[in-house]
Amino acid sequence: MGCSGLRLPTWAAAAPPSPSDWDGRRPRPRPRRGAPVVRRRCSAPSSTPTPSAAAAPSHLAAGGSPRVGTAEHDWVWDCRGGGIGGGGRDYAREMEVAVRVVQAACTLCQRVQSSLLLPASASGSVYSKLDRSPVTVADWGVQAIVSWLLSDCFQDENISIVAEEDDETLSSSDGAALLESVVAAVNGCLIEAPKYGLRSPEKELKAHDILQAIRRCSSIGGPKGRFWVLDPVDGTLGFVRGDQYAVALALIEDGEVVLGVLGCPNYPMKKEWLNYHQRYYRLMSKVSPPTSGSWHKGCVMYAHRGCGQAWMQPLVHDFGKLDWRNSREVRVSTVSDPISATFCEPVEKANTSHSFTAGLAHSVGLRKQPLRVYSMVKYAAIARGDVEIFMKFARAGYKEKIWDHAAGVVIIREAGGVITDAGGRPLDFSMGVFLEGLDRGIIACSGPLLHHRIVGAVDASWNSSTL
Ligand SMILES: Nc1ncnc2c1ncn2[C@@H]1O[C@H](COP(=O)(O)O)[C@@H](OP(=O)(O)O)[C@H]1O
Ligand SMILES: [Mg+2]
Repeated sequence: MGCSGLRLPTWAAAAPPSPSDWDGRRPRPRPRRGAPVVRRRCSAPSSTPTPSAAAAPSHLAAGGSPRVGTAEHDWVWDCRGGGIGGGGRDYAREMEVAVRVVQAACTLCQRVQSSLLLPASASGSVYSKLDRSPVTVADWGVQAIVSWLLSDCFQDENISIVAEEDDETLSSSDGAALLESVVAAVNGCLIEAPKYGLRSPEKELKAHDILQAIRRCSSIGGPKGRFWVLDPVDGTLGFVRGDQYAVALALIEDGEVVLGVLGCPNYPMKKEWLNYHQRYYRLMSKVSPPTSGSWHKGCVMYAHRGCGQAWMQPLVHDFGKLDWRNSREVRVSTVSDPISATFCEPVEKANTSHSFTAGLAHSVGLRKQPLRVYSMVKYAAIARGDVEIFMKFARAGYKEKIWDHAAGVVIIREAGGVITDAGGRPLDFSMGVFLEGLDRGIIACSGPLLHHRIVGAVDASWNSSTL
């Protein structure tokens, strides 16, 4: 979508705290539930030390297949080779690539978000799209990085990507300076690709490479075949306000979401922090800085269809490296009594009816204040068991887009939750870029009991609502 060069005010007040690490806890050993055997096609360079099977995370070394290495080693994982979709449907290779790519993309976002705090730096500018929603260097930068890295990893395969941004603005004569900022941001990030186990380009990417990568994201989805779906910066308003946002990447196969990865760079490890604006978080972090060795914030969540598990690993910070041993399983909350349940919803009342959800909350007996959070971080909060319910009722006529939901849907489901439209039907990702046929709104819950009550409450109150 085109945009004007209008610079909006930036709201964020201070730089995020210095990076901190995961607290060293290991994933809980857990019997696997019928997970398929992973047949790995990737190979490590010959200098790779033989990995210890004990160090391998169970979610990627399913069925006893040894991983070919762990990310604390200095080599770059060779993710190329092998045909997409061939040799079974375990999605392990695709998931591994997707997690690494999202980690890299989150780094770019964090840098741009920090630069938004600087006075008038080029990469810190916020532009306005024709629909007046904000867009930044990060939106195009993430799209270019993800497209370039996916194509590099799946070289012989025809990668299809559906994503939010196009190259129109960057290709226009007014977009030259902006394009330059995107090129710099992308190269600055791709040079560090080895720390995520990915390959850097042999030479710095030029403007035309970036435009080409962005143009590659022009798939329009549909009912057949495979395509990736990317929301480069979901919750852009949260992003420009220095608050929550997500990088969301999913894989759709024959209309079904089969894999999802959600990068949530500002997601605090303590759920209580979710109640506060990021500014408060930054302030408190200064007063009481995170101790070294504690995983303070930022994570990547991921799951693939049918594995019955969802996972979370810490964001790779400046001096760190991706290490799969830091992944741990996430699970939805076990709370099913509405009195103890918390619901979450969009911050912006333009995006959902806060009054309708307040009425629903009252009628099903929810007593806690709603948690208002930007972006698909709300889906991550359900999967991690921090909240029990998500509700969104957009104004009549608004059509939900697949990139705003795909990654979160599969993560919630695999973590044990339920997500449907307000009529109780699954969301339909097979009809192009929109969730066609969506009945009234979206309801996600940690379990079927709460879900059933909310769907019933919607039916009971819909006709008297003004929606
Ligand atoms: N009028 C509207 N009603 C409902 N959703 C809207 C909307 N306008 C934008 N959105 C979507 O809501 C997403 C933000 O979600 P949330 O409100 O939960 O933070 C936006 O994602 P982007 O920020 O990626 O554009 C956008 O896709
Ligand atoms: Mg979005």
